[in-house]
Amino acid sequence: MRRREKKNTGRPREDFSEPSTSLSEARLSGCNAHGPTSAGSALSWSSFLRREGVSRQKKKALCEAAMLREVPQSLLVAKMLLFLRNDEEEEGKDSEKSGHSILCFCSRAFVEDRKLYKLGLKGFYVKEEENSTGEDQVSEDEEKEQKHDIFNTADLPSDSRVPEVEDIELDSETELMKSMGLPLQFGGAAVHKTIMRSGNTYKRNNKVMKKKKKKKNMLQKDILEIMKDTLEEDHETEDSHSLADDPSLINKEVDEQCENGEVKLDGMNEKWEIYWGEYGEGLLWKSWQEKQEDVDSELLSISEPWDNPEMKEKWQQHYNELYWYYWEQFQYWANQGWTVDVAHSSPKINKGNLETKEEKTQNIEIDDEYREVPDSNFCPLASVASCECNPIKNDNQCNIDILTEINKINLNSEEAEDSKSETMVDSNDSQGLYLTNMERHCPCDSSQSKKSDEGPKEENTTSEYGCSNPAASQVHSTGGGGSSHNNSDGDEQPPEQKPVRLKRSHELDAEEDAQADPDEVFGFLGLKRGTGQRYREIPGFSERRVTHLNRNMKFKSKLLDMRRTIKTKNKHIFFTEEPEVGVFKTSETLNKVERFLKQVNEPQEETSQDKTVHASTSSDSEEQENSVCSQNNPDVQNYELVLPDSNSSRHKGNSIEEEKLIIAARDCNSEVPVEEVEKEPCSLGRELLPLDIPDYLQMKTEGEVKPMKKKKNRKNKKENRSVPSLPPEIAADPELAKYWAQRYRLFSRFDEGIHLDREGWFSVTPEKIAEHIADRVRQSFKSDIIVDAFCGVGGNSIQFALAGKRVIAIDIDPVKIRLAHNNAEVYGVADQIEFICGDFMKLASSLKGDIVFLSPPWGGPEYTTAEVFDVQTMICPDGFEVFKLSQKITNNIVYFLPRNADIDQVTSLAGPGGKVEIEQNFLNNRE
Ligand SMILES: C[S@@+](CC[C@H](N)C(=O)[O-])C[C@H]1O[C@@H](n2cnc3c(N)ncnc32)[C@H](O)[C@@H]1O
Ligand SMILES: C[n+]1cn([C@@H]2O[C@H](CO)[C@@H](O)[C@H]2O)c2nc(N)[nH]c(=O)c21
Repeated sequence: MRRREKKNTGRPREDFSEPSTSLSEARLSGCNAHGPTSAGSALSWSSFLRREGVSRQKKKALCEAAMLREVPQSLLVAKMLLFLRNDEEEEGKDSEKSGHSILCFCSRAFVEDRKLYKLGLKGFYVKEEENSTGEDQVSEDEEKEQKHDIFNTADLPSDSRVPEVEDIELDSETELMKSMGLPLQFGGAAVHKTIMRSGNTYKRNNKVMKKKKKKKNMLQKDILEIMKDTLEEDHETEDSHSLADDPSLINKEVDEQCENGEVKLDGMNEKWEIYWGEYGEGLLWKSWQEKQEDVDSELLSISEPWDNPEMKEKWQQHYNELYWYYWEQFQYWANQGWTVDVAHSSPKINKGNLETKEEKTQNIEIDDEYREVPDSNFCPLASVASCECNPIKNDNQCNIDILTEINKINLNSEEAEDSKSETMVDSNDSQGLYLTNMERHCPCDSSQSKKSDEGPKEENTTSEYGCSNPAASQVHSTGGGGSSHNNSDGDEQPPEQKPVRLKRSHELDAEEDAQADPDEVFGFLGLKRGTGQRYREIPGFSERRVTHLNRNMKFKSKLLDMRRTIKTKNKHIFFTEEPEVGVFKTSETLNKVERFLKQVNEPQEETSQDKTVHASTSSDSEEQENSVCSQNNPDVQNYELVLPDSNSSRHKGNSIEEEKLIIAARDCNSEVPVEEVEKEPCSLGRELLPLDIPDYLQMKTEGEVKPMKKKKNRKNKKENRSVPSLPPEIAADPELAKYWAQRYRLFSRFDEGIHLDREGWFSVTPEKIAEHIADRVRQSFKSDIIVDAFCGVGGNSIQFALAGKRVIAIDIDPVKIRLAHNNAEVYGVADQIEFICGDFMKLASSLKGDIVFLSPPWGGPEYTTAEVFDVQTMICPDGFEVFKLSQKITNNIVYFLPRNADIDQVTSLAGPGGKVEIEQNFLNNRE
């Protein structure tokens, strides 16, 4: 299989000049050697580099490149110790040692299947080679065409564009940036977002894109350059006595910084203040000008917006936005180990002047981005454009240079906002430092800015910028003289609205990390804690201690709320008593789906039309609105992988078989009417039918269902292709039609004879997710036999088999077993799977296997509407019973659960002294 071939290169790519790898490629290289640790990528790179004896500078550049381009398969975002409530603890015993705690790893994985989605939209399938998974079914020439097409769709509404390969790459890049804790600006997707949202012509978009890219590149460089140069300078000057004779020590230190993301925070507050005091004004003003250019050129005439009653508020907003944007960047690079010498008054000897010619040449050879800058002492932006800012220049001169360079920088508010929200929570991933390392204050405060003489108003506004974000709100209350304490009601708030607990830089030590509020951490991670019964005798947790916290842990957490409002219209379809008449109110989504289905179902149109639901028409504007919303709706599906210390135990040489693996899959935002299905398998939906579909389906169907219009010269090509008939049962069921439109995401080889029943459509694990789970299982367990206790139509079983496992596939429903067998044949793995029709609850005690995979029914649509999913009561049959019976087979259990599963319950499954990994999986996660 091609996908297998791509993996396990085991070595980082030397060529880091490439803009980005696809996420799937990137994630594969990092994890095999070191397992799913957040530091995995840097660690593997660093040890590789050490082995290869790469020079210091190159090593550094490679480290940075690695951080930018490599994503381990599973990123560890947090590690927690949960202490069980018991009497011994009160008697003073060490509960950790006496096995009265559970170690919980929280990780994240990112999975892509956009190409499969594209195939579904096209309505055809091109089998190009044997055993293709569908990833490769879009031919290269077509891909090229499509890339080109992105920019030739000026006449189409922005929503009509199918996400293209370039998007995928750029999104992956952005994702990678985020997951590595890098500012979003460094990624590329935001640029595309601009394009998609604007609906303007390619020319303009392309121009804007290029311009922004250029500016972003420059922006990216500025702080990086400062940090990098000054770090080097620090080494050169401070270490000249102690380290100069021993380059290995320098290397070691650099490595350690790379590996650990160690924080150099001494005096950071002060340095930031100086930095901002020095450059903030210029940055603010220039960015303000550029922003206004986009908005209204007349506004430019307002020379002092901070004094203008009309503009004041905007200015404050702008100030906050910029302040935090730079603050985040500054923080980020500081956390990477870079330091800034901002002591303008006492400039150090310029390292650049001391550097040998060879060193300079070497730098240039490494990468343009890391080129030597003559004076990097403290002229941050100078380095961006090779500004020769000599340290002996006075401040004014320097500022002039800076301002000249600032001219080239644009700060897009959206991007800044993105960055802010994504990097709001920053922490040291190796020492598990706390959320922020600086006490935030309201930047736009009279005490902070000369330009704004009023306190922060944003605190009470719902501005999407600056202080409206949690940290900024906190800042405001502090800066405005209010309390900086945590909001005690934080639990009631969605994670992203919770105030961030602030710490001062001096608080950043490992000891205090344990004080990180686990509730907050859960909140940031989007994990839900409920009050449900814990597994077996576990009474609850008396204490939770965060022992490790990855930066950027908040990444995408806002998407994990299953109950969040999805900005779509007419989510429900109202059917009349006579569905044939088609007089019902429906969503535009349905219209699109219907149009799409008509297109792909032309041969059957006559016969199936009567059964197909008829949608009322809606205006284009509505359509566009939907599409805009859909762009914002993340295509996310998250799961949790609970690998109880599989890596560390592996490192310790523990028996892999002894490990207990629990994958708690966190499902997407879907209302799957399983109960309805059971009661009324072929319902034509004469009652109110929920049309909510998983995010990963929803986004696509709502925003991007017009791929057919693309290019005339491609039309013939398509016409020649045989379009599969829409099965009548699909045509008759609007809900299923949506799933059908995305059938290749469920099974990439759908057209080769895959069959599903209604429940199967709703509950099969999408192929890429199933593949990911299978990969993790393969990596974690050497053992052979896996029991898929609730195999359904075979989504997981097939992938386990493809991953080389022998599978015992069980389902209580004979139809499912038939379908699963059929589908396994399509994938050529039926021989590896033993199908058993029966009740797992009854069969369990007589089964033998090395691993058990649990993907039971989640009990109908409630799982999406409940704040917290009760693992025991909402799963059918009883989720604890299922687990208990599985333990009779093995302790290597992978549990696939919805994302709102009660984490305390999940953790309790590990039992006293146990370890558990909860992995959240994101499918096509994008802004
Ligand atoms: C969510 S589906 C599994 C989907 C599967 N992972 C896939 O990818 O196709 C759950 C399945 O569990 C089956 N099931 C329900 N109760 C069962 C039981 N007691 N024993 C075995 N299977 C059961 C249902 O028939 C259903 O097919
Ligand atoms: C109702 N449902 C959906 N999915 C999963 O969520 C996605 C979106 O609906 C489905 O594609 C499937 O992966 C389910 N998985 C299990 N194990 N059990 C379920 O009842 C179930």
